[in-house]
Parts: sequence; C-alpha cells; structure tokens
Amino acid sequence: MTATLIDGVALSKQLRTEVAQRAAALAPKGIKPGLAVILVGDNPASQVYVRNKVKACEDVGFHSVLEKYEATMSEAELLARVEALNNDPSIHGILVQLPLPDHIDDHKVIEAISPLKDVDGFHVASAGALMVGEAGFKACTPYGCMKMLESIGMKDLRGKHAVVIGRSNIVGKPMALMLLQANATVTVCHSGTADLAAMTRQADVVVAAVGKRNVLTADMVKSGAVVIDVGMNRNDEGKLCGDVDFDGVREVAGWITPVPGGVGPMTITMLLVNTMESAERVAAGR
Ligand SMILES: Nc1nc(=O)c2c([nH]1)NC[C@@H]1CN(c3ccc(C(=O)N[C@@H](CCC(=O)O)C(=O)O)cc3)C=[N+]21
Repeated sequence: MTATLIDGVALSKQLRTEVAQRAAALAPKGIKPGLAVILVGDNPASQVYVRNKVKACEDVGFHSVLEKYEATMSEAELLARVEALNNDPSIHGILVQLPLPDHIDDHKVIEAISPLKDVDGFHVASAGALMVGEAGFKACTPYGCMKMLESIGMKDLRGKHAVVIGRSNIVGKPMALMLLQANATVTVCHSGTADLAAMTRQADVVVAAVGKRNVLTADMVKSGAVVIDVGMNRNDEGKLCGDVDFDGVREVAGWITPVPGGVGPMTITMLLVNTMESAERVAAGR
C-alpha cells in the first residue's frame, strides 16, 4: 500500500480563496482585515516565516504591518508596541514571532496581546476557551491539522484512536484537545512514554509534533492509518524534513502529509482564517 498525500498547498489554496472572498465582502463596510506581525532580532528562519506570512496577507487582500526591531529592544518597549496595536482599529490580529530574545519573557508578551486579537491562539484565555469548548482563537498549527483531517472526510473522529506525539503548549496540547472535541479517543505521548511504538501501532490517526527526525517509522504505524507530520527539521543535506520517516511510513499508512507542503502552509492559512474571523466580529459589532 502507498499512502495518499494530504496536500497542504492545494488545501491552503482552496481555503485562502474562501478567505479572499470573505475579505472582499467586508470592503463595502469599510473594513479590511489587518494583521500585525512583530519580529524582534534577526533569526534567519524567523525572517523567512515572517515574510511568508506578510505575503500570504497581501494575496488575500488583507492589510498587513510588519514591525521589525533590533534584538536589543527592551521588554517594556515591546509591551508598549503590543498595547498600541491592541488599540489600533485597523489591526484585527497580532502575532509576535517566537522565539523572542532571552531577556524578554515570552509569556508576559503573549498575555499582553488582547484575546480579541490573539490570532496565534497562544493567550491563556484562548487556551482556556479551547479547554472548555468555548469560542476563542484556535492555535493555527493544530487547527490546520484538523482541517486536513476534515478534507479527507474525518471531521468526526468517533470510534477513532488518535495518538499525539508531543505535549507542547503550541501544538501537542491544543492538538489533543481539538481531537477530543472531534470525538476521538486521544492518547498523548511524550519523552516519558514507556513504549511509544506500542501506542502508535494502535492509532487510526498519528500526529507527530516533537521536532526530531524519524520519531515515527514504518514499524510503528498501523496499516491504513492517517499520519500528520508537524515536524520542521533539517536533514544532513540541509533539506527540510519532518518528524516522520516519510519514505518508510508512506508504504504503510493510508494517508500522509508531506514536509514541506503539508502542515506548514496550513499554519499560515489558519492564521489568515483567524484574522478574518476577528475582522468579521468587528464588522458585526460583536
Ligand atoms: N508567534 C508565532 N506564531 C507562529 O505560527 C510561528 C512562530 N511564532 N514562530 C515560528 C513558527 C514556525 N512557523 C511556520 C509556519 C509555516 C511554515 C511553512 O509554511 N513552511 C513551508 C516551507 C518553508 C520553507 O521552505 O522553509 C512548508 O512546510 O511547506 C513554517 C513554519 C510558524 N511559527
């Protein structure tokens, strides 16, 4: 068996077309969805991601602002910028690119973002809303993974066992909660799991979100399972690769997401979707 690819670029294209239509529909009301991205320091990977996000905004007709600051910027200055954007009516979403320089407390900065503009879904209020099943911004990467499942007819996961590898606040934990909300039976595995392969072999859906190559190999996957690869690593040749041994696992799985071209583009797409929803809320006077 060879797995079918879940194409994050193609699905993104479809979803971004819908976002562009929704943005155009707000134009007569004089509202243009606006995203502000703050980048502190000169991490080369961050520069690329941030440029991609700004480009994605332009493509769907959003207003976007990129604020770049020196790595020496103080925490107080950054907090002041966040506060200014919280009060800027042309901005519906604020993203502070992580990681931040060591002298700045990420947590403090994220909590300073208004939950009404927290399009990353990282604020405790957003995380708490997900926890209790209330409305709030969903973290973009796991939200994108859910859209990928939906695209292959797996919106409802009743009777399915989903295994998440990784327990980060930005992917693993919100992923587990979204899968649970979709009625899956969920297992969360991590560095303290005794027998990872025994867990993943039972899975109908596996989400690998560790940040390490070859965390999931063919012998760990049930025939026909759906495999979602959130990893972003570089191999020995410097090529982008995920957490999954793609060539091996694709011979066993039913569906698999590639890296690049899978979860990455979907993350940016869901950032646009969240910003769109934020602008629609303002337009509706909610
Ligand atoms: N506040 C915050 N929010 C984030 O969402 C956030 C962040 N900080 N810091 C960094 C990570 C990383 N991230 C990516 C998004 C898309 C791709 C993406 O589109 N990747 C392409 C390939 C890009 C390439 O070729 O390098 C792909 O997978 O096909 C990658 C990485 C968002 N992040």
